[in-house]
Amino acid sequence: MAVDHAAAEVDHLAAERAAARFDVEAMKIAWAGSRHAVDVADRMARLVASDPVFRKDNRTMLSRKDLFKDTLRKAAHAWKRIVELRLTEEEASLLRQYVDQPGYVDLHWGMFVPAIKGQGTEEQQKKWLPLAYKFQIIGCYAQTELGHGSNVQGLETTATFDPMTDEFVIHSPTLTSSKWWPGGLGKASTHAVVYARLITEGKDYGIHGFIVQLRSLEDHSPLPGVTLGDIGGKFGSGAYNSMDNGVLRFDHVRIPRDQMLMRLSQVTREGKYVQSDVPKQLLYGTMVYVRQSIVADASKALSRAVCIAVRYSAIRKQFGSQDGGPETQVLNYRTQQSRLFPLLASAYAFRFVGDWLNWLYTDVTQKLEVKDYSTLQEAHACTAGLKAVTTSATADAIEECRKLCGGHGYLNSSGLPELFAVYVPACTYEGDNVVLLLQVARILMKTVSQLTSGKQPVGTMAYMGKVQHLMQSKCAVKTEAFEARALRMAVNCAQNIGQASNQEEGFYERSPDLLEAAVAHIQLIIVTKFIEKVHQDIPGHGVKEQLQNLCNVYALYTLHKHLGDFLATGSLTPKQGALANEQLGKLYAQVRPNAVALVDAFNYTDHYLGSVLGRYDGNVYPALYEEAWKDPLNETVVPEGYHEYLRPLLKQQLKLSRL
Ligand SMILES: CCCCCCCCCCCCCC(=O)SCCNC(=O)CCNC(=O)[C@H](O)C(C)(C)COP(=O)(O)OP(=O)(O)OC[C@H]1O[C@@H](n2cnc3c(N)ncnc32)[C@H](O)[C@@H]1OP(=O)(O)O
Ligand SMILES: Cc1cc2nc3c(=O)[nH]c(=O)nc-3n(C[C@H](O)[C@H](O)[C@H](O)COP(=O)(O)OP(=O)(O)OC[C@H]3O[C@@H](n4cnc5c(N)ncnc54)[C@H](O)[C@@H]3O)c2cc1C
Repeated sequence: MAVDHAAAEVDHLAAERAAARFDVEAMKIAWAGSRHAVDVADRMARLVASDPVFRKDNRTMLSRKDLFKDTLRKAAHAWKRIVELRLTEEEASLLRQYVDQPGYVDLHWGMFVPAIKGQGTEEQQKKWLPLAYKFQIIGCYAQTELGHGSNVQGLETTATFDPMTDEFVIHSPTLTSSKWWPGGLGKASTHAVVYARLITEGKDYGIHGFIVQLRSLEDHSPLPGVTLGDIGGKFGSGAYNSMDNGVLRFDHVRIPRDQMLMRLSQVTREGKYVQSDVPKQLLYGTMVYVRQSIVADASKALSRAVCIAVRYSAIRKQFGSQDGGPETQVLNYRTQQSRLFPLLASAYAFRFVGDWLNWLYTDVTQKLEVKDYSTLQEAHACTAGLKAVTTSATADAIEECRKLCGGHGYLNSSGLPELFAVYVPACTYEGDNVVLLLQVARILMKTVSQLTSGKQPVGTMAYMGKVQHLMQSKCAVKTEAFEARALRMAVNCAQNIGQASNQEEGFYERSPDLLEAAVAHIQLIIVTKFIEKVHQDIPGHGVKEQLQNLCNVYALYTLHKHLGDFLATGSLTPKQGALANEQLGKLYAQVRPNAVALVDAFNYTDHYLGSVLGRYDGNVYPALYEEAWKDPLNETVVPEGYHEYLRPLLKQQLKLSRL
């Protein structure tokens, strides 16, 4: 008798859920942060999923033009719903997240508004923010140029003050000074915060922010002296192509003096440059804000990929049939577990470190308001380092999840190719990951150099104060080994740099080692924050135990992957390394029966997941089969081009064979 495999697979997920040893509803709260957070996210996700305008299953088949128009339509519809339903800021931001299509609104809310809030005076905020809040203007963040992105101080656009007219003249003096990349600039934005070199009284005062109108509010045409457009198609189908990343050139465009963002410094009516008493690094404040939100996004992207891969691995069976019985679920293979469960643990790890980073950011912001700048460096190091480590790990993990899903993972309908293509630029935007890690390394070297002067490091660097102990001891396999590894790698770098003829040269020569030292420091932070989380009171049957397991998986997997560092620095013995690996295998066995429930706890709708492989009901095969027929190629049985290219070829072959 023929077995209905599809029906059997559906039952399979139900059986997996029944086998879980913890309360999934309570885990949803631990993941989201509170009951309220679960409820509001759930409501917004369902609102989006049930609205046909937000459909996205056909996205990879749309042309660039149609995709962009679809993005405009979704953004307008989302705004309409936000207004109609009088959604709160929290609800509106979740609704945009679940719409899940990159577009100009991300930069408008994510960078344009924060830049004005952070760098504008109160008066400027009063003027510009209400316009932005009501979408009477659309803004973007125009910093990067064709010739310079990482090196912000190297930007070439000029803003020259003209005291005769009380205006700044914004100009792009070279091709390489063309603004290049800003999201939302290409087609949608009416305004931009433009970063340019401020020149007054013949002197160049470096990079400052200016609000510049780009397009007419009447008919959207570019204003005189402004040339702008989209920079072209990007990696992958669908994906980030919904975003109009743009190019922009200025030909002596005049703006009123009061459109310079003047919280950090001012230019007077006479053209005098006046520096406020706030650190000039606050110019980079918007980037710090976005970097911390990118860390929170890393756990979202990673958990989506892992959710797809875990559910599908429970459905998919290969080999191992005994006497005609069922084959083995691929999730039962030890290799599948050793590739997948560390990624599941990383999703939870990034979620909790993201929450902590959000707390740190809020704390720094409150301190800045009372002119306490003591934690600015800590905020920079943590946002830059965590952004780099979590985005690189997530991009690699999404690709690993694709492979974990075998051939079907390569289909667009699996959701994984598009997720990867959308996600991977996170390793580059908002600071190239290598450039950001070198920033962390600089701060580490500064901290090491201050150790001898007796200055006690604080915050996430506090462990370095235990230098005497950590440099000498053998460590047990716990946080101390991570501390010893990070400190010893940093100290080794500092010693090697110290031997160079000058510091800069030494830093340059040792930069590959410095990167690794920075990664070690950041991984220590992630492990520490996960441990702190599981030490909290976490309600719900079995929830704390599951998180403890995942925390151990994350720590031991990181240790296993970087065992070379731990051994080379003498932070662990080879025997301890081997024991850690043994332990890891045992932990995977404990994760196995809970794996499906652990991804259910992310509480994603099928709409948000966007994957036939990751469907909640596990009905994968009928969905894959159905999905294939929707491809435009299947609209006709005989393909277009048959009469032009296939038939003549086949006829010719026929004639040849008759000869
Ligand atoms: C809900 C929201 C959603 C949002 C999502 C939006 C969608 C996302 C879509 C994608 C959107 C993508 C959008 C985009 O992509 S927007 C464009 C993003 N661009 C970048 O990220 C550029 C990266 N480059 C830089 O940040 C600077 O050029 C760096 C830092 C590399 C050098 O810098 P600089 O040339 O100045 O030299 P310096 O290294 O000597 O540093 C000098 C001093 O400053 C300190 N320092 C440096 N930086 C910071 C800082 N940030 N806070 C506090 N302090 C800082 C530093 O420690 C040092 O201190 P000290 O040693 O003197 O004490
Ligand atoms: C999808 C996307 C969206 C974007 N959105 C915006 C936006 O809205 N607004 C905006 O202003 N910008 C935006 N950007 C630009 C983005 O911020 C820059 O691309 C990013 O900061 C990297 O800079 P770069 O392109 O100059 O890279 P480069 O610095 O040219 O990097 C090239 C290589 O050089 C290496 N490198 C550079 N400097 C060093 C160094 N000091 N030491 C060692 N190695 C180094 C890098 O690691 C990298 O491997 C966006 C970019 C992308 C891809």
